[in-house]
Amino acid sequence: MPLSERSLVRGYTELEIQYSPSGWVVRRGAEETLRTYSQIGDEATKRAQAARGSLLHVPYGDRERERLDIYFPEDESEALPFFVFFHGGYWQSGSKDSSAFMVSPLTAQGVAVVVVSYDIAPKGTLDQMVDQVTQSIAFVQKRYPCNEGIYLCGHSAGAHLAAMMLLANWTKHGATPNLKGFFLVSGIYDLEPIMHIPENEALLMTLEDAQRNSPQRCLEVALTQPVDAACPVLVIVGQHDSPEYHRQSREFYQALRRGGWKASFEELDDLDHFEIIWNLTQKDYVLTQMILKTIFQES
Ligand SMILES: Nc1ccccc1C(=O)C[C@H](N)C(=O)O
Repeated sequence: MPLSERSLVRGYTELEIQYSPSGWVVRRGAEETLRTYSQIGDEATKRAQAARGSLLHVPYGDRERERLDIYFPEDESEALPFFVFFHGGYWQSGSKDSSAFMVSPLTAQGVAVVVVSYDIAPKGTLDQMVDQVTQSIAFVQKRYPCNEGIYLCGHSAGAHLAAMMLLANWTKHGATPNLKGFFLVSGIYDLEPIMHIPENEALLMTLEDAQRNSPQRCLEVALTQPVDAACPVLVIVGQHDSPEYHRQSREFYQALRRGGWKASFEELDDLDHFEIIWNLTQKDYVLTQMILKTIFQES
């Protein structure tokens, strides 16, 4: 429920306000923003699916939601960079079917785009989602062993899932992916505050669940150095994300630097939590360009 409606029903806490991204938007109302976000996602996905060169609803596991879509550039060789996207929605909304924002500008430059679905709550638990994401990436590596790098991108809850891959255990999944970069957009890296907002009614996280699945905490206690110290990790937040989202991104960036990762921090000017992703439909958007520069190392 958007913040404005929730406030009519009862009072809300500071944490709820901080963790309601649509309450912080500046150009539209909260509801209109959420509607626009779904609309742009649906339209971009329809356009991408109508174009030639895609493999849709590919199973990466046995469960119903273990499906991904792959969008190829004109050159359908398999020696391509693969950009793998994990959607947001507080681990309880969204799917690959409305999240193919970046397909057109990336495939136009020779990048294959993979958009992944996973078992959102209440069906899936956080542990299951993390496992599914791990499995989806191992699947891409096994299917395209000649890839020129796998780049992970996640938004919001999806950035959390992508960040968990920094320390994933690949042995159980039978392939170590050729990870070449991470784009973590408006993410949550410490899950403890989420236990205290209504979104946890679907997630049912205990303190142990929250700690085990917090990349911030995992990174701080990890003894291992990055597998590939040259792998760039971009931690990105919008100017109009809430102060808590800014804090989460900044602290995660700092933990990455302490852990020896090649991390950078970007605050994108005049963008909210939703525009920061839906603008990826545009080729000259600053984040689209950052992604392409990282993939083609022209920086
Ligand atoms: N982070 C997201 C990413 C994608 C779609 C929705 C969200 C939300 O957070 C919705 C939340 N219920 C809100 O009102 O802001």
